[in-house]
Amino acid sequence: MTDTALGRPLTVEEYARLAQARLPGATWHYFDGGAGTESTVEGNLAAFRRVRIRPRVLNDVSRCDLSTTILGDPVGAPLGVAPMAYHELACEEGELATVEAAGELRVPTVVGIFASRTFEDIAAHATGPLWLQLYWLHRRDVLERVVRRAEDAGFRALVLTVDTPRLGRRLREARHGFHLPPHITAPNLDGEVTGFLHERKDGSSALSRHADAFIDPSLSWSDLDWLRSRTRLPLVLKGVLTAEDAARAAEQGIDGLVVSNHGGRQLDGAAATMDALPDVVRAVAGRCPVFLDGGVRSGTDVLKALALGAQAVFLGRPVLWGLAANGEAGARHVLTLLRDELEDAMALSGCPSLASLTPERLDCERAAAARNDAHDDPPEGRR
Ligand SMILES: Cc1cc2nc3c(=O)[nH]c(=O)nc-3n(C[C@H](O)[C@H](O)[C@H](O)COP(=O)(O)O)c2cc1C
Ligand SMILES: CC(C)CC(=O)C(=O)O
Repeated sequence: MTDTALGRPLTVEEYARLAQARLPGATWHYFDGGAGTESTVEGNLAAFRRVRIRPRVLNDVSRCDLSTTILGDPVGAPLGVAPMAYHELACEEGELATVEAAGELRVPTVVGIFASRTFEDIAAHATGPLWLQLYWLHRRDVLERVVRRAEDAGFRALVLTVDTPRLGRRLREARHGFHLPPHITAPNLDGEVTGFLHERKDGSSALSRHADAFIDPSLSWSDLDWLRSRTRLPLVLKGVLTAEDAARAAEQGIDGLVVSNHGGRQLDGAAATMDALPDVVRAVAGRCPVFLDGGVRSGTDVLKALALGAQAVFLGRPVLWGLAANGEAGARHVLTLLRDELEDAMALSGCPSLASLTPERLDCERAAAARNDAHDDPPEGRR
């Protein structure tokens, strides 16, 4: 039930409050928290707030078209679900509910390697595209096996998370001695890479001990060839924040980048994703699509990221809030709110198509720089 005393939630933020009221405290803090002082969590939100929109008028917005393609697949909106571990922490159906919700809007879901349901079950419930997120495990044989299983289950892309050689210092998780309840597991790892997850230790997060044991921090550019030689799926890197890394990834023929700071959960003090986006877009220069996640809470946030060159945005915590508030229906409503708000924002800023979302629609320093670039070097139909 999503109804509050005031009726059905009207904003994504209202879902946060519902989720907070329903979840056990430790789970809420695991979802909500970030690394260190959480300055990057707040920075992601503040960066959106700083950008103002320059609405144009008299531009026939009787129909606003949100449909596009993402990595070649047709989608209903330039949105997707970011990879997050253990959706069963939010609701009993876990990732099954998530992909059903995303399928209703025909948007992609990035399923985490630490999903709490099997890839096969998730695929059986999905109608939208599925991508698989990977952490670079010491156990390369396990990695190879999950990639094969995802391919066999019809997944459409791999997303390698590159900002997590170890977990960030998440103080809320440590304070709550966060660990998984016994019934929530990582079934895709077949009991092989699952140590520590259920062990409580005061002052320490079980997930952090798990990551220290099983994620290989030696991951380097040269390792990407190993992964690419073992899959026919496109490879996306998640967690790029600089022009230098973006250019290098594009040179190596990476199929997509997610500008992400992991929702402020990794390096406290890392740049806000909206601040990093223009540099990444410029460095990539159209060689692969650029996506963004972190702090997207409204349709106007989506519009701003698209106008600065993101091809789509991915949603993290808001989807968990929807799941926690009302399972599949809650996640579906969160995604629907964002889609509908984006459509409103497009109409009200005089943008009938996604292609009309350009830096000229924004008033901020970064957009001014992007506008100057565009004048130096005319764009070749970004979408
Ligand atoms: C509870 C939680 C679990 C997450 N688990 C993963 C994960 O397993 N792999 C990953 O690459 N990112 C993970 N992330 C990060 C998200 O993919 C995404 O980068 C971030 O949540 C986006 O920011 P937002 O929550 O402000 O939308 C997680 C985020 C949260 C909140
Ligand atoms: C299990 C964790 C490694 C998942 C994660 O990336 C996160 O909590 O941010």
